[in-house]
Amino acid sequence: MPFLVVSGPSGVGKGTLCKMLSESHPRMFSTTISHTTRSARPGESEGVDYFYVSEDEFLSLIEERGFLEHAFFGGHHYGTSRQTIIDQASKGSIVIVEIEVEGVKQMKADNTIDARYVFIAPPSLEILGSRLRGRGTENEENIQARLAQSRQEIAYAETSDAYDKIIINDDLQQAYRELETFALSSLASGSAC
Ligand SMILES: Nc1nc2c(ncn2[C@@H]2O[C@H](COP(=O)(O)OP(=O)(O)O)[C@@H](O)[C@H]2O)c(=O)[nH]1
Ligand SMILES: Nc1ncnc2c1ncn2[C@@H]1O[C@H](COP(=O)(O)OP(=O)(O)O)[C@@H](O)[C@H]1O
Repeated sequence: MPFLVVSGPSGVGKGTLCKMLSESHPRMFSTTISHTTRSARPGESEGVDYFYVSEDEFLSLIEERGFLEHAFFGGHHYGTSRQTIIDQASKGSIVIVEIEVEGVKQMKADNTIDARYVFIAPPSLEILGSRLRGRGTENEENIQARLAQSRQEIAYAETSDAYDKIIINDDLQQAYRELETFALSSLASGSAC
């Protein structure tokens, strides 16, 4: 089963772009629903945006080898369960996984995984900051921590050969076209659209 792994700084537009892709091609792409120990934001719901679990539940799932990959980000655990992959693979032939960089490294270390890796970059850190503020989901302390993390993620994307494609999300429609073209050309041969 092929995966489209989409990574990039918090607030860069990963969620927006992945939603556009799965809504434009619903039989081709489906998106995993991660587990997290962070609380739901207003407007988010259980089993749609995330499965919200306690720290103990998350650690038990790690012990049971329930995760394909998992990481600690901004004071919380996040992980892609093996079960969500099975569930989503039955809905779309290509499974989109939207994760931060430690998860990317774990997936790349497993050479049984058939995946293409895309990094979504911001036009600048200033614009990234204004998107995070505009989204209105994080307090200023969280925004600063995410921006600091972003610098490392961008440096890793630029200096490693981890990613098959880097897309700058400046104009949303342009970035979407680049993502769609890359995903269709590299993964979709023979899949239903
Ligand atoms: N490794 C990993 N990262 C995840 C997973 N789910 C979400 N993330 C990443 O965790 C980071 C924080 O996610 P979130 O709290 O939803 O903030 P947001 O990306 O700013 O909306 C983002 O970089 C997500 O891509 C997961 O299952 N595994
Ligand atoms: N190209 C863009 N131009 C302007 N705003 C954008 C663009 N892409 C995304 N956004 C906005 O930026 C914010 C963060 O996007 P989101 O998809 O939540 O990012 P991520 O999933 O990477 O954290 C949202 O309010 C979204 O509407």
